[in-house]
Amino acid sequence: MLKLGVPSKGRLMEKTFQWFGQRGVTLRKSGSDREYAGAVDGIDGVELVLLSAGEIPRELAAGRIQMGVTGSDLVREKLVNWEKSVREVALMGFGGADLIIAVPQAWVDVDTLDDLDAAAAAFRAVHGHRLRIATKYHRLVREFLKQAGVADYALIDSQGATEGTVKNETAEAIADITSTGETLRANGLKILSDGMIHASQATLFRTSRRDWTMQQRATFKTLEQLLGT
Ligand SMILES: Nc1ncnc2c1ncn2[C@@H]1O[C@H](COP(=O)(O)OP(=O)(O)OP(=O)(O)O)[C@@H](O)[C@H]1O
Ligand SMILES: O=P(O)(O)OC[C@H]1O[C@H](OP(=O)(O)OP(=O)(O)O)[C@H](O)[C@@H]1O
Repeated sequence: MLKLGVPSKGRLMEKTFQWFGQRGVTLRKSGSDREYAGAVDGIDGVELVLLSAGEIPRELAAGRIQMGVTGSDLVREKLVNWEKSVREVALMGFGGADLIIAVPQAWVDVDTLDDLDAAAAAFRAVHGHRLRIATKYHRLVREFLKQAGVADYALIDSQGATEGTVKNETAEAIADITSTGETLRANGLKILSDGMIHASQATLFRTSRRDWTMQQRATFKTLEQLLGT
């Protein structure tokens, strides 16, 4: 079987089901609502595997699934040299969200990464410790700030409610996903004008591994034709 990994819940799952359905491949949950079992109609040889969106990159890289849908941000965050481990098959046009760096609105002199760099140096001189940036996107944030020449900061791990860390005084700035911007505004934060790290969207990937069976290759070709990719 050709294993296709799809997010097991929420917006990404529903929109993925729709996207495939519009192309003649019906994906559905089988069993009870809470059971993570799936079924595929419209093509033979494809097995649906319901997984956490965050785990799909690793499963693709390891070759435990041959194809998978997840956010382009998660693939870049979870995989070192992601282009070597997976290939993009299709940008799916939903699940759009921007990974950005934001600081308190009250920091009127800080609007760019250069300003943040200057603020970080000043912060350290005054407070005796580095300016803290809360995020769950450690790899992407480190790479981005390195390229921007910002070095005087500390990353604080935050796995959720990241925008709250500034009010809670566990961080001075954040790097997180935003779509409507509501959460940032509600927490008194503003995006740096050059603080866009990655514009993410749901993407269909395939593993780069070449250890596919003949049957899996044939199924992949049929699926590509159906999906128009
Ligand atoms: N408004 C949004 N908030 C958070 N993630 C969003 C939003 N819009 C799109 N996404 C995307 O959804 C994906 C995250 O989905 P989800 O939260 O289901 O994954 P997860 O962290 O693996 O979840 P879990 O581990 O709880 O199963 C990311 O690719 C992210 O960019
Ligand atoms: O720009 P907005 O439309 O306000 O959306 C962005 C918010 O949504 C996500 O959080 P989610 O609700 O998934 O919870 P989390 O904080 O646990 O990740 C994301 O982490 C932001 O906090």
